[in-house]
Amino acid sequence: MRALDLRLERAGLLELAMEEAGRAVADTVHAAFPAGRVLLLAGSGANGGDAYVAARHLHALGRAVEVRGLNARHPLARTNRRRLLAAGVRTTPLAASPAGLAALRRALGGAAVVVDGLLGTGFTPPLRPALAGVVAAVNAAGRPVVAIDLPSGLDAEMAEVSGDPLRADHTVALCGWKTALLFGPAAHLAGQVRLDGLRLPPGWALAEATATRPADAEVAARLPVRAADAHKGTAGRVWIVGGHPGTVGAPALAGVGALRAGAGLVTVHSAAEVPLVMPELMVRRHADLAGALADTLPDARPDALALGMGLGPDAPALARLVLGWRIPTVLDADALQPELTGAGHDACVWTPHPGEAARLLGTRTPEITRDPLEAARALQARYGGVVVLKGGPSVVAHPGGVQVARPGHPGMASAGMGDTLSGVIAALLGQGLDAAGAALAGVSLHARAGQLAGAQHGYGLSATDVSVALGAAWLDLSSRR
Ligand SMILES: NC(=O)C1=CN([C@@H]2O[C@H](COP(=O)(O)OP(=O)(O)OC[C@H]3O[C@@H](n4cnc5c(N)ncnc54)[C@H](O)[C@@H]3O)[C@@H](O)[C@H]2O)[C@H](O)CC1
Repeated sequence: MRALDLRLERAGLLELAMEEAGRAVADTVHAAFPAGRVLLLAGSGANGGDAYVAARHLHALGRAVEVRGLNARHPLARTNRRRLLAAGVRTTPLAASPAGLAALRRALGGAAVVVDGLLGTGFTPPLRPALAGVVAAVNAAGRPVVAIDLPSGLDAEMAEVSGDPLRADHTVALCGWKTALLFGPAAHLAGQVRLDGLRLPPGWALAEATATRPADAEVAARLPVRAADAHKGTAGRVWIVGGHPGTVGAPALAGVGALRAGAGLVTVHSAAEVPLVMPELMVRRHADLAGALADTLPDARPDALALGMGLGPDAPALARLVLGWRIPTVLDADALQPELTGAGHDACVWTPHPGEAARLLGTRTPEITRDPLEAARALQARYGGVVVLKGGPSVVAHPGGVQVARPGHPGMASAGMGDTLSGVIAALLGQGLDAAGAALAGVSLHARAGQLAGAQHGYGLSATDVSVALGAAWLDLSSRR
């Protein structure tokens, strides 16, 4: 039993929560599939209990329901099966025998929609053979499926899939997001996901949530609003520190990202010759990069900086130097090295992709992609500051919790996107956002720009296309305040 279920039970709220869960599922089914017979499959635990409640609500709405259930073991599943019977709906045993599966296939044939209440968060892989037969029969029937909490056979805490879980068209997630509903191949099996808070007392879900997914309005509220008399000196002076012979495009892309995200003055400092891709950028080449930065600092202290993009082997030493200045800083690419363990401060943002995250945690990339929420949390604990674990969707971990941003566009899987994002986050830091706010608003803006540009360029999307769309993304997002 998960911590939340235990707390609900202790507080005497589990029965109320199950009633709400069943109501939410019935509402979703009735709205998405307003006609035809509803076949509800109930497992032996509380997930099955939710299905019995949903059946009662659907029956009350005048829907034809057929309920097939395993032996109910959870006390509230038994209670709600009895209530269903009292409301005039009989249930049929769900059996995995050849005759039982044949009966299930017939029932599936007559169903307009199937409700999956077989297994929820209590599932521990692998799926036992008896239930695997039931799940296979449902998948083979090709009927629309609404899953309760998560599709049966998915491990709630894992983005990866083992065996052959149930494939749902809709999932009604109860109370909080689960890793399986947010990331990787598991999320693809959940279909359209709707989160229902179950009308629990405020703070309950939040206290146990593994992660939250902020609404657009919440992100938009973090975007800076400028005074009419703003000038380039008040819109944020940003330094981009990167580039090395052979990797000079990366800092240029970060510089463009910073300008397009509203930075007033952007200077690229590099040991190499960085191309002037936008005449509005200032580009400085230094034979001794560390010395030049230290010399420039007293007279031209930036409001924020981003460091590491294409920077090469000197990146960790430069990162240490810069972190000592306590300026809001984004650390990316070559600056993401294990030797910087514990070097972060409150105003710094680390932006690894899964491969870099694996390097930072001394593990392999699949360990990161299997559970991105845990990986982001572990990175934040080890390195300090705020961590953006990049991906579709990106995860932001900060001392106050973990947030999952909206995903961008599949076309964003191309070189240079991370460089642009570093510039965007640095620009927001330079405009006064704190590290957690800049990280969340930055990944959200970048993802929205990716969606807008992706609608035009598809898989041919480039980081430059995304930068160009940043202004429109900002306007779009801020209109949702
Ligand atoms: N958290 C909430 O806000 C609420 C959650 N609700 C629902 O409760 C389930 C979790 O219920 P639980 O009883 O803990 O577990 P399940 O019903 O998911 O499954 C238990 C059941 O499954 C069997 N089982 C486990 N592993 C396997 C396997 N590999 N193969 C076959 N069978 C397996 C196990 O033996 C048990 O019998 C949550 O998802 C929500 O749907 C509340 O109703 C509302 C509040």
